[in-house]
Amino acid sequence: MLKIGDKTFQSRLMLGTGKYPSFEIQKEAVEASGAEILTFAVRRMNIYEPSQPNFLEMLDLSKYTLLPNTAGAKTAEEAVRIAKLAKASGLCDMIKVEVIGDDKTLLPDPIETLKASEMLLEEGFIVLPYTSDDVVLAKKLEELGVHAIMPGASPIGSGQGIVNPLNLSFIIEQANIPVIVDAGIGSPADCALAMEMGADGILLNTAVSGAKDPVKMAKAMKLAIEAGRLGYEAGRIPKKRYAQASSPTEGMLTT
Ligand SMILES: CC(=O)[C@@H](O)[C@H](O)COP(=O)(O)O
Repeated sequence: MLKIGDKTFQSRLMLGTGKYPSFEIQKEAVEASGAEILTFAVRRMNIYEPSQPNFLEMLDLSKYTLLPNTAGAKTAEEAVRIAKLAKASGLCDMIKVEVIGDDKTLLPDPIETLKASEMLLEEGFIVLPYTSDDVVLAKKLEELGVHAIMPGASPIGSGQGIVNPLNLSFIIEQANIPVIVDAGIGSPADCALAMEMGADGILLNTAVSGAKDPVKMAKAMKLAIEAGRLGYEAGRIPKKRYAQASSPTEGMLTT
């Protein structure tokens, strides 16, 4: 079970809802993924344009926990304003803090992320910050009281997978709150690796929405996360330098 704040979830996959070929395919992919937490950019909620189609209307919202994100924010103040807008809609009290510090890489601004997280905690939000894979920053966020940390595997939408497993392992080792690997996941193998390393969950979007068959890929991601988690719990064998026979050698006839 994944526990975030006072909520528990069976699924360890959080799915993004952007860039699907259609609302219908998105709905099918969400169902195939088994995800219970769906994330979306608050700016896509069509708050200002209620006449436009809203992707949330396609889903049975009683089945999902919504995790709005502050995509588009470049300062802590902007992130807080976006988060309050989401809360005012009555849809959620969880927020993914996303404060981008660089337009080319879309990497998060650590200082503004820390500031925004502090302000949102004071406002009573369940706070999940998207961070760089920096263990010191992760520790400072945990000390603030955030409810999970979401280090990036690699830049958003890049599909490069986990580019720095060492950094990620430092965060996983030291965290006492859930670590959700967020952004840059390209394939089911990336999910399995992160989960085998001990991550508590995965947040992904592009690898599913941009796949040739998003519904099939959503299912593949679900299975990979489950397999990776089972492998982590089962305990991997240590790697050895040389061969070791798989069948017992005691009692073998010698010439
Ligand atoms: C949907 C969302 O929150 C993204 O900003 C997230 O970081 C996912 O990244 P990928 O699209 O690389 O999976």
